[in-house]
Amino acid sequence: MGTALLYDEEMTKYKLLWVDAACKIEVPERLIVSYEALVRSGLSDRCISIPAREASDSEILLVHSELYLEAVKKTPYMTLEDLKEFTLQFGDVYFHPNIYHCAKLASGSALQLVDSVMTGKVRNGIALVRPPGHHSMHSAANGFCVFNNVAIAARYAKQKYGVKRVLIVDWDIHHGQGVQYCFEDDPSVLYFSWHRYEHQNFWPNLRESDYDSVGKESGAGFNINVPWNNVGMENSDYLSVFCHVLLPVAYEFCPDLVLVCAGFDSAIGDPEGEMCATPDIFAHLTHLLMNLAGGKLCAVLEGGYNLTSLAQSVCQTVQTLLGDPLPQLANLRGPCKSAVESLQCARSAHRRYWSFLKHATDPPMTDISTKHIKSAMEEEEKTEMAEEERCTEGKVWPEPPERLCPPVCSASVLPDDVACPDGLKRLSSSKDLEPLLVSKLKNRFRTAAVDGDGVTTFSRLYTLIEKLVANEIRNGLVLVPDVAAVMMCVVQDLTSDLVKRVLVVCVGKEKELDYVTTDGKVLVVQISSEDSEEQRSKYYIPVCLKKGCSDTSGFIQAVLGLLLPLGYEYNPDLVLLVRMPGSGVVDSMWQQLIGLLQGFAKGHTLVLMQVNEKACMGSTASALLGHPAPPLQDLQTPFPEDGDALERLRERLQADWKMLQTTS
Ligand SMILES: COCC(O)(O)CCCCCNCCCN
Ligand SMILES: [Zn+2]
Repeated sequence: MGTALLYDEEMTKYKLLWVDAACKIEVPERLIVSYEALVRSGLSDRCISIPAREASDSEILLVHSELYLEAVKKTPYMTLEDLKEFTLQFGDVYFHPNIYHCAKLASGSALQLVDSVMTGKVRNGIALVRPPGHHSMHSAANGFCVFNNVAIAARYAKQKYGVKRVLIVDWDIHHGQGVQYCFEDDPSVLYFSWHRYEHQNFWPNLRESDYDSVGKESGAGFNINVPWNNVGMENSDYLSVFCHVLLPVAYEFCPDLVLVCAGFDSAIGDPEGEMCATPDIFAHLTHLLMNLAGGKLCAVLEGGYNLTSLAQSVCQTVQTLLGDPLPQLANLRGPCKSAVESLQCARSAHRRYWSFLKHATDPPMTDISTKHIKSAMEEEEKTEMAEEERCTEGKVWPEPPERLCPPVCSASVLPDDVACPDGLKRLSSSKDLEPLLVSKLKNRFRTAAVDGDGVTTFSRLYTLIEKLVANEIRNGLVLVPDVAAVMMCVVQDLTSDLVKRVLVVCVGKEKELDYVTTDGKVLVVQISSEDSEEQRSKYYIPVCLKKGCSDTSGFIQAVLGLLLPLGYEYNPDLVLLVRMPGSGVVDSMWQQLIGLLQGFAKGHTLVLMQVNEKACMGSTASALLGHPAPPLQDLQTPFPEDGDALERLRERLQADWKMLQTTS
C-alpha cells in the first residue's frame, strides 16, 4: 500500500497584511518550498495524490464552538481594519480574507488523510497545510492557528471509524496547548508533546505545558509533556525521549491510529526552535512510529520557519513513509544534562500510570516554584555564554545523505529443498570462496555446518553479505542447520573485512556465546531466559527475561529501553539478527523487532534462523519486505524483576553507553 500526499496551492493564498513581528515568519513560501522539494526530489510522484477538501461545519464543531465558527465565518467580508480589530482578541495569529477558506481546506485535508488511511486506500500519508492547527482552542485562534486540524481529525476518526485509541505525537517545537485542552480528560486520545519551554520563559509561557500536566480525571496519564529547558537540543536528545518516554508508553497504549503534529521548527536553523537536530532525525522519528497501529500514520504539517531545514525535513519524513532505507545517524553522544532531567521528570510523573515506566526513578528534588528564579540566573549565564555557542539561524548543516533503494529488497539463502517465501529473491549464484577461507572454516567448524553443502551455504552467505554492504540488497534471510555455528562464522570470518561494526541481536540462548569481542567490531545483545554468568563486557550485553522471550512485555521493554538506544549509539554497518531454536519469541514481537531494527545500518539486516523453524519464514519475510508489524495486543505488566533488572542494567552500562541515561 502507498503513501498519500495532500497539497493544494489554494492554501498558499493568504498572508500577513500588516506589520506584526510575531507573525511575520508564517509565510506562504513555507508550503511552496515544502511541496517543490518533494516534486524536485521525485518523491511527490511516488505518493498517491489525494485532493484537499473543505471541512464541513459539523466537522469543525467536533472541536470548536458555534460562537467561534460563526465569528470566523464573517472574516472573508471584513475590511483590513476589521480584520486587524478581529485579530486583536487572539494571540500571535493574524486573519486574512482568504484564511477561513484555507483553514477549512487545512482541516479537510487532515480528514481526507484519515479517510485514505482508515479505508486502506493507503498505508500512511502526509498533509501539507496552512494555517497550522495545534494552538487553536475551542473558541479561540492562537499561534498562527485557526482550526485545530489534528484534534478535529482525532475526533473524526473516533466518530466515523470507531477508532478506540488515537496517539497524537507532536514534534513541533511549540506546545500544542489546544490539543492538550481538547483531550486532557479523554483516555482514548494520548497526546505527547515536546516543546521549548525554558521554565515557562518561552511562548506560550504556560504553566500547564510542564511535565506535571499529565491529564485530568479519567484522562490522567494520557497527556505527556516533555519541556526543553535549554536550546540546542540534538538528535541524541530527541531519540532518548522517544526510546525512554514516548515509545514504551505508545506500545503499552497500543493505538489504532497515529496522528503526527508534524512541525519542523524543531529542526536545526529554525528561528523559533533554536535547536540543533538535523533534518534526517525526522526520518527516524517517523520510522519509530511506523510499526504502531499496523502502520496507520497520518502526519499533518504544523510549524517550520527555516525554509531550508523545513523542506529537507519534509522530504526525510516522506521518504520514510514511502519505506525507503533510513540514513545512518552518526556521533550520537547521548542526551545532554538538561534533556536527561526533562525525560526523567516526564518518566517519573507518569510512573504511576504506565507499567512500562514503573521503575522510573524520581529526579533529584528541585522545587518547581524556584525554577523561575533558577532560570532567570541561567538566562543571565546564557547571555554571557558566547552567542555562537548556541544554535542560531546562521547555523549550517550538511545536506541529508541520499537514501538509495537497493535494486533487491530481500534475498534468501536456503537449503535447496526449502521453498523461497513470496517476495524474497533466492540467492543462488555463489562465488567460490577463497581456498584459505574454506580451510579456515573447515578447521574451525568440524560440525556438519561445513560439509559439501555447508561450503555452498557459506559461499552464498558471503555473497549475500557482500551484496548487503554494496547496497545491492537491503536485507536477507538465511536458513541453516546450525544457527549457533554459522553465527560464529559470520561474526568471525565473513564480516571481518567487509564491515566495520556488526550489531548481533541474539534472540534466545542455546549455549554460551564463546565469542566476546573487546575491540568493538561486534556488539552482542542477547535476550534470553537465563542470566548469563558470563562476565559482561561493554560489547556483550545479556538481557535476562524471567519468563524468557515468550514474555512479549518484557521483550519489547528491553528492545525499546536498551536495544534501540544502544543500537543508535553503536551505529552498526550490519545487523545480524539470530533466532536461536526454541526461543519462544511471539510472531508479532519478532516482526516488531525486525521492523525496528531497520532503523540501523541503512536497513542491512541479516536474519539467521534454524531450518526447523522455517514455519516463521513467512512472517519474517513480511517484516523484511517492510510490511508493518501487527500490533502487540494486550501487553501484560512486565515482571517487576525484569523491569528492575533492566533499570539496573542501564545504570551499570550508562557510563559506557550514554544513550542509556535516564537518570541525572
Ligand atoms: C501550529 O502552529 C505552528 C507553530 O507551533 O509553529 C506556531 C508557533 C507560534 C509562535 C508564536 N510566537 C511567535 C514569536 C515570534 N518570535
Ligand atoms: Zn511550532
